[in-house]
Amino acid sequence: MQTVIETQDLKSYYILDVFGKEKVVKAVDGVNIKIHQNEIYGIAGESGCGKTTLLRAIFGIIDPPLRLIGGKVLYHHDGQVYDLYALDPTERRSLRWKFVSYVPQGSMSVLNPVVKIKETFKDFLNSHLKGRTKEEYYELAKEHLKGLGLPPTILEAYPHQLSGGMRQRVTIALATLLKPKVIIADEPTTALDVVTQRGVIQLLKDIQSTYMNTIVLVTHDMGVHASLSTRIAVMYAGKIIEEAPTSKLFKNPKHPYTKFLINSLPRFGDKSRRTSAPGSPPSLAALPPGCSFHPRCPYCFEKCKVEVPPLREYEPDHKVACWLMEERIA
Ligand SMILES: Nc1ncnc2c1ncn2[C@@H]1O[C@H](COP(=O)(O)OP(=O)(O)OP(=O)(O)O)[C@@H](O)[C@H]1O
Repeated sequence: MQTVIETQDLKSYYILDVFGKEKVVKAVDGVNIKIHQNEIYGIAGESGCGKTTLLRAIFGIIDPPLRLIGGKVLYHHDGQVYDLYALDPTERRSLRWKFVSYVPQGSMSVLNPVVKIKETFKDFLNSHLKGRTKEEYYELAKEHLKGLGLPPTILEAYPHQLSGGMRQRVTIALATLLKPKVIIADEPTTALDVVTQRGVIQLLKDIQSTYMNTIVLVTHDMGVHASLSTRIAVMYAGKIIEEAPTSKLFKNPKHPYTKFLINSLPRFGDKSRRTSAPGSPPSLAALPPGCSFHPRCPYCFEKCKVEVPPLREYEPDHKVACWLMEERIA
């Protein structure tokens, strides 16, 4: 399995000035992941656990008040390893969109509301593939949409004339224009009804199988992960607390938090009461000592309150950060 993107002890915090006092929000706090070629790598977790910040750090958009505190993001491309934050801005820009692209949350923010879709596509192509005529850019956009099974007529529409689902598909089409090796998608199905979600999920699946590329998918919706992701990393309070292939994670979740996430999903024909994790996630500006989940964990013991559990591989391809795992082995 070839790695395409890797993070090494990645730390990215929001440093805020609150009435003259520094407030540090540890949104990404020591993340080590290896994303493989040709997989859909899902990142799951409750709202506010740091998923979007992790994506932004992987894509290289760390703007104040967000800061890179430590660690590395490595891109593996064409037999070379690029240390993202050691590259100069020109080199970084040349990898962006060609090697890795980003579909941010909320399709309206990407599409210019006052111009037709074709102008947004033309401007994007013009900034990356210089020296072609307007008609050639329109033609490239048309061919790309056709290739993705989307009607080229949408190029003549303004964003507000399209449905939410179609706008989201247009945003995905835009991010894949240059056939990037990795597509990062942040909550691409959120705020869409279930039927429309299905269309967006199918488009992502088709893109992945047609171009054999990698998709990094953030969603808090475990149902979407179940139908789309091949491997899942579960995030809690800025850290990855479990990572496994999707079937393993759903069949045999090991971290108590993952168990809660999976058990809260409705199941067809099962009328028993669904339980979610008790309490609420901690503030990332005031994390509890030890394991951040310990105040909500029904299995918490003394060690959990003082020491942070490392993410360890307890079974092939199945990593967990939980002291219970050590207890079971001992
Ligand atoms: N611009 C910002 N300034 C200060 N704090 C921020 C900023 N953006 C996010 N945060 C904080 O960083 C933490 C992680 O946020 P992030 O958006 O990465 O989480 P998330 O898991 O993607 O949540 P959601 O699904 O709600 O977007 C949260 O506590 C959030 O309040």
